[in-house]
Amino acid sequence: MRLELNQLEKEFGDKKVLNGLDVDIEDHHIIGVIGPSGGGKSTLLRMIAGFESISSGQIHLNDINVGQEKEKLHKRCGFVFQSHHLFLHLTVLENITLILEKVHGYSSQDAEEKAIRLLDQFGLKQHVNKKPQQLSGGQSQRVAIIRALAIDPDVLLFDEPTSSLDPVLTYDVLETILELKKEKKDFVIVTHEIGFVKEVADYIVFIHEGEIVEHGPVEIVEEPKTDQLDDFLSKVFSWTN
Ligand SMILES: Nc1ncnc2c1ncn2[C@@H]1O[C@H](COP(=O)(O)OP(=O)(O)OP(=O)(O)O)[C@@H](O)[C@H]1O
Repeated sequence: MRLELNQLEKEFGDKKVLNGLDVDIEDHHIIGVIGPSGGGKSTLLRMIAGFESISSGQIHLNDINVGQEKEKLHKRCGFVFQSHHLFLHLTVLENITLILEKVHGYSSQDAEEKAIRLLDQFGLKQHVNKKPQQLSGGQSQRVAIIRALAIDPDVLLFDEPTSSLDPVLTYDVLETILELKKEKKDFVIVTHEIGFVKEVADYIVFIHEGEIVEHGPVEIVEEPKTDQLDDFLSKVFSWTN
């Protein structure tokens, strides 16, 4: 995928949250966005997803100018957020077929076949007729991932997909995301799971206080060049080791 940010800024009222982000990442499949809480990671991802306006600057995702081509963006990108946002009144199957039929023009039979094939692939076929309330948090999040995947997106965007899950359910969701890596899907993931991001990502963007302080191939987390990344990683790993 290609992700290009040009002098990207975000302000909420008089508070500047992202300050002149500039990066041009080409020919990488999985971009991990990491950094301390409040630094602006989710805001950046929501802007890439077109859900948050751009105060100034530009975002290009592959050939899409995000600020100007929302419809194209939403047809070609899948999104998975912290909480799964499934429709509670629909079954698992309907949650997936709805978007295929309404937005992507599938017949109901084709939509159903595709949804069931994906649910089967990810070990969720037995839940097709359940409502989201009957699923665990991890299962719901995996259904949300399948829903995002069902449209055959060029790029998937994940915003802390495990943040509301306990460690066991987190493991299930991370396994599902690793499966996507094996299938050579392109995605951008914001996560606090640094051990996981080291395994899954091939490019890292480190955001600190609204700025990209370091970015580069995943190896940068082994040998940080800046005090900020070094400090961040040592704090993260002092808890996990
Ligand atoms: N809608 C909003 N209105 C006002 N301020 C906001 C809004 N959304 C985010 N912010 C502020 O923007 C800053 C960056 O928030 P953001 O959620 O992007 O950070 P983050 O790096 O993803 O943090 P975390 O890891 O804790 O999720 C924070 O100070 C937050 O309070």
